[in-house]
Amino acid sequence: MSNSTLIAEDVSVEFSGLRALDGVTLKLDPGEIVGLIGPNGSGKTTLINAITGQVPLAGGEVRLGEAKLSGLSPRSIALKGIARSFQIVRLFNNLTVIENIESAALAHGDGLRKARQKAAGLLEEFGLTALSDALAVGLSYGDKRRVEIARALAAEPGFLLLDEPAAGMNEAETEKLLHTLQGLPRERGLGLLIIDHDMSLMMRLCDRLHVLASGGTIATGTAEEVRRNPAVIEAYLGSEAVDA
Ligand SMILES: Nc1ncnc2c1ncn2[C@@H]1O[C@H](COP(=O)(O)OP(=O)(O)OP(=O)(O)O)[C@@H](O)[C@H]1O
Repeated sequence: MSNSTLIAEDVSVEFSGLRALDGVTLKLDPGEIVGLIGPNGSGKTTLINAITGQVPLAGGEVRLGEAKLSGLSPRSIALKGIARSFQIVRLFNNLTVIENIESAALAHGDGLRKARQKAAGLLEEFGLTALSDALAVGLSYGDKRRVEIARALAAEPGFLLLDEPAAGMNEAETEKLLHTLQGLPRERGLGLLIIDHDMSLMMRLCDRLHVLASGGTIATGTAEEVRRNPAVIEAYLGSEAVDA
């Protein structure tokens, strides 16, 4: 775990001339939950990709405290304690739930015994113990998502970046996810950055929201501040959100 702040400073990303991100600065402290919101195509996933080294920067830099992360490989950045999930769940379908988590612990460098203990602990924490020996392929969508987050936590990251963890979940699954995620920063000192379009989830979960539109930051603040911000209402929320 790290006591340092994760900082994406003045970050720009280009795809064949298209500026997907234009000078975005975002800070994430250990123990806080920040929501990254904005319309489709506003650059949210690209910002996570920029932080985790999946896309090169056209400008700016990403740091963990004083240490520069931009320019390092995704694997090196992961080894510095930055874990992520993807929009499309990535699990080993033909391994069981516990094997999926154990394999992440082994990849992190744990021995077999420690990996088993860690996996069992995470299953309990996530209410997945009854599914321990089920094959990942047969899980419900919500359970797959939770196994993916448990896998990410097996690497004991200081920061966890989640790309639309509630997408495709029903209401009950989303509530379960909310409770799981709410506890993580407190219990682990983890900094959490979450992209999701479920505004009810985001407003209840996040300490702060960061709003992107067309590759730039249009607002940051508490859920209350952001949902009354005229630029955010116009670009993303619509006027109904203010009365909700
Ligand atoms: N690998 C890529 N190659 C070319 N263009 C890309 C690539 N990745 C993203 N883009 C473009 O960059 C812009 C930002 O995309 P991004 O996926 O970051 O948006 P987003 O805010 O995450 O959207 P959504 O809410 O739909 O997931 C879009 O115009 C997208 O088409």
